Amino acid sequence: MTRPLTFAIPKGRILDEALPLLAKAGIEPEAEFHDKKSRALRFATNRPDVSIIRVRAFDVATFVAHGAAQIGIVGSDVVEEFNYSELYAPIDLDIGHCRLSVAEPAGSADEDEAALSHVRVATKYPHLTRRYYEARGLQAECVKLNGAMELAPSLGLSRRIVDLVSSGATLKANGLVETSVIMPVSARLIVNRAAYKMRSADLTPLVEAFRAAVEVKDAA
Ligand SMILES: Nc1ncnc2c1ncn2[C@@H]1O[C@H](COP(=O)(O)OP(=O)(O)OP(=O)(O)O)[C@@H](O)[C@H]1O
Ligand SMILES: O=P(O)(O)OC[C@H]1O[C@H](OP(=O)(O)OP(=O)(O)O)[C@H](O)[C@@H]1O
Repeated sequence: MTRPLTFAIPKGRILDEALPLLAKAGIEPEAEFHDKKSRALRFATNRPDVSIIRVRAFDVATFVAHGAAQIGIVGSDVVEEFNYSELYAPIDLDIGHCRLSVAEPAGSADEDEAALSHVRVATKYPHLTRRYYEARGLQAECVKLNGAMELAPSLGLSRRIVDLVSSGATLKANGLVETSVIMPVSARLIVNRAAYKMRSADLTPLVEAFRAAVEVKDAA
């Protein structure tokens, strides 16, 4: 038998929505996967040819881009931030909907950006942030954070943040307002391009199973 396929899924908030899709595509992780106390990171599934690894959202893209995992599920925010040429993202899974936005303290959002040459921004997304501001003729100096970006303005780290927004509750609770939307975000199925060519007989039916699972969900 060829080596099993390794499927990378994020342990954060996409996971709950991803599991029903995985099941519709015919993949069910072993019981230990659901045991919160388990320290295992790799799990068997009902399919002997597929195992699952559970890693941080940004690391899903890295594992798949390097071919350590052949297939995965990750937000389009992560796909775009890394922009790995080795990643093929054939399917929008229609889960994990949110947006990547700029936010500032309420009441200070009327500063004229046209008068500035450079902005300081706290973010987990320095590449997308720089790209967004460059397109507006501004240089962005990014302070990289891995979470809790919303604290940065009140503590004087940066006036602006670029972060994910869904309900807006986190911004509101921290006295911030959304000033621009950089991009809408949803979760994608990602495949390593080289693996997709070399192991097409294994990967193509799996990709098509996800396409069908999303179509069934959309029709419901
Ligand atoms: N508020 C949200 N609503 C919907 N989807 C979101 C929201 N926040 C994040 N996501 C999606 O879920 C993915 C993982 O986000 P999550 O916040 O679970 O990860 P994290 O905890 O920041 O990552 P890590 O595991 O590295 O700590 C994001 O990349 C994005 O695509
Ligand atoms: O607009 P809202 O509905 O409030 O959602 C936005 C929040 O969700 C995400 O964080 P998450 O809760 O996943 O935690 P994190 O800080 O660990 O990324 C994001 O980073 C925001 O902080």
